[in-house]
Amino acid sequence: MDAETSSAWRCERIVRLPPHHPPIPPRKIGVLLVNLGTPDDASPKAVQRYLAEFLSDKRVVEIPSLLWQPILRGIVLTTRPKKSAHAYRLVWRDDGSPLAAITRAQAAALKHAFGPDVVVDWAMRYGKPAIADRLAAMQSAGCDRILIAPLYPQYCAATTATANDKAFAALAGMRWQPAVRTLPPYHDDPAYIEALASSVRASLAALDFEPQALIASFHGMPQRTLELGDPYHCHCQKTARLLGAALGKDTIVTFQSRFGRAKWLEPATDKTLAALPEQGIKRVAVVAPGFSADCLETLEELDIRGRETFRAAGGTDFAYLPCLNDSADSITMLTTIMSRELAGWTGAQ
Ligand SMILES: C=CC1=C(C)c2cc3[nH]c(cc4nc(cc5[nH]c(cc1n2)c(C)c5CCC(=O)O)C(CCC(=O)O)=C4C)c(C)c3C=C
Ligand SMILES: [Fe+2]
Ligand SMILES: [Fe+2]
Repeated sequence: MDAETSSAWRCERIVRLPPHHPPIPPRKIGVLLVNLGTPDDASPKAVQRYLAEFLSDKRVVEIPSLLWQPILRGIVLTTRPKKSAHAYRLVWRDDGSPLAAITRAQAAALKHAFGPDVVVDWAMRYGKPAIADRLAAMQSAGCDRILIAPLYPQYCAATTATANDKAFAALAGMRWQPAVRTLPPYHDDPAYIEALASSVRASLAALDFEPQALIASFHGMPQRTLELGDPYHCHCQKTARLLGAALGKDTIVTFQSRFGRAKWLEPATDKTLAALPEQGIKRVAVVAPGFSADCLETLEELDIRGRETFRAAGGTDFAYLPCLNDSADSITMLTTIMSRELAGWTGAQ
């Protein structure tokens, strides 16, 4: 906005508005943290609602609707919710789903990070709080410039792009749109790698055993998405390489959470954990650098089931190292990478 327009804005607030003119709130900047989404509670009904929305997203399941919807409605949504609800119950907290509670805490910790003119809020791609609702609330609070920040370090169409799509779909219904920026992937950002390395170092130092291997487990994706040009696999590999270099340790990269029958990225985390003890690796630590917050996939799949798999295969010591979550290192890192995207907006009111 040029100086003239900007001073016209200021005048609007000083000069009396004509009758029936909508009120003009003071101008603000918004930062909207976005994560995947989670059920409202750990009941099969709530999980079914969540999965129906999530797995109907064409960015997530890239099978033509005519083929996929009958499978989703007839098989997946009649069988999976009960099993997944059981898993959710194992990790559910007093303040709700871990993913929602931690994302909320991240937003709270960032509240004052960018100065008094910046409003920080959070939303979920699926379920609540809805992206459209939070964008509308930001607009009502006077935000005419908004940074949409999908909290995925590694770009993936099934996560980053669909979060942005949803935000743009909300903008499509607005007469007066805010200016919008989106947070780029930060898989190789020195601030992210250093935060991860510092967190892993602290977690390793607190263990009562010395792991023989550090596994970096990322959420899987269908192999086909790599062939179609999704950079996710490369981003994961680069994060792990840089993390290993920062720690002075090799990492074993694996992919978890396989869904459906198609071939997914390999090696699989569960198969690797089952195979390592036979190769003489009986003490491991597992970190999940692709998750900005602990969630079902880390707390249940890795910390509970992964541990069981490893022990059942003859492993003796297993440590799950927590995600960055709302730790001080995480908030410093998020402040660094987001402040960069706010350049030219903040400090130029
Ligand atoms: C971090 C990146 C993620 C990618 C990439 C991703 C892809 C992806 N996921 C599914 C299917 C499921 N994922 C589920 C949970 C889940 N996934 C992520 C992140 C990524 N997913 C998170 C953070 C979570 C946890 C949500 C929570 O509430 O804690 C689930 C639901 C749980 C279950 O029933 O197992 C499914 C299903 C696909 C198909 C996919 C890419 C094609
Ligand atoms: Fe997932
Ligand atoms: Fe899972």
